[in-house]
Amino acid sequence: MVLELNNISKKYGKNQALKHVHLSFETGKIYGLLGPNGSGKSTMLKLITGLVFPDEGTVTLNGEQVTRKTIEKVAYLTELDMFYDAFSVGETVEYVASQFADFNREKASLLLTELRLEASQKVRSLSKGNRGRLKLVTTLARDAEVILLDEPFSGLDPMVRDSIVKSLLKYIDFEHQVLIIATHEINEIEPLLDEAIAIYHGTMIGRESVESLREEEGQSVLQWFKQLAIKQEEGAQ
Ligand SMILES: Nc1ncnc2c1ncn2[C@@H]1O[C@H](COP(=O)(O)OP(=O)(O)OP(=O)(O)O)[C@@H](O)[C@H]1O
Repeated sequence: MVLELNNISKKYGKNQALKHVHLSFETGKIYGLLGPNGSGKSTMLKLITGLVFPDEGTVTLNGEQVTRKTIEKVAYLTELDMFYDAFSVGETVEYVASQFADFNREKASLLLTELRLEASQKVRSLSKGNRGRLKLVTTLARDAEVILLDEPFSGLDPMVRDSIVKSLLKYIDFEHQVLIIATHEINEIEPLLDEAIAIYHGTMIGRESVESLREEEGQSVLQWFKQLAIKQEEGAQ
């Protein structure tokens, strides 16, 4: 699997969300799209799903330009959740399974157990943390080549974060899948990442292997990001 963003620009009205972004992703890695609020991370994920189209440039998955149908091949955890309150957890899983040919019910059942969710619980009675877990179950249970997570930790306590990190590593099949996580919580995500991609005011300002940052530069991802952002600000003056 090769996913490429070629010279992508995207505006919402006068608001330039992304400017000339070139990026590529390959199977078997965990990428972090890192940047402050409003830097363009969610827009990038939406472009990959084909839910949003670029004004300039192309997004290709295995050499083919993405379309609205690409969402069938991409598992996407959004910041919002679209669950029906009247459904139970089990009904929610069944509903998502009916929507996607690549949904793996066996994986979903293992994930429910791992994340301590009961099939009979009503969605309306779930805590915020458990709603977050359910979103993760319905996303990770898909055997999709591309898995996109938008702020998967937002609003969740450290215990929930830990269980999420564990299930990410256990249930992603790195022979066939790539994981792209967009977040502004750089420290929380650092231990998971193979590659860090720094996004700032709609441009990619850096990309680095997390291992080489640590071992060669002795830097945390957050330190690296801050230095890049400062350089960017100085350049703009
Ligand atoms: N539907 C929209 N209409 C107008 N402007 C938008 C829309 N979606 C995003 N934007 C703007 O585009 C820019 C990038 O937003 P985006 O949501 O991609 O950033 P982000 O890095 O994901 O931020 P956050 O972490 O807050 O979600 C922001 O200035 C935002 O206000």
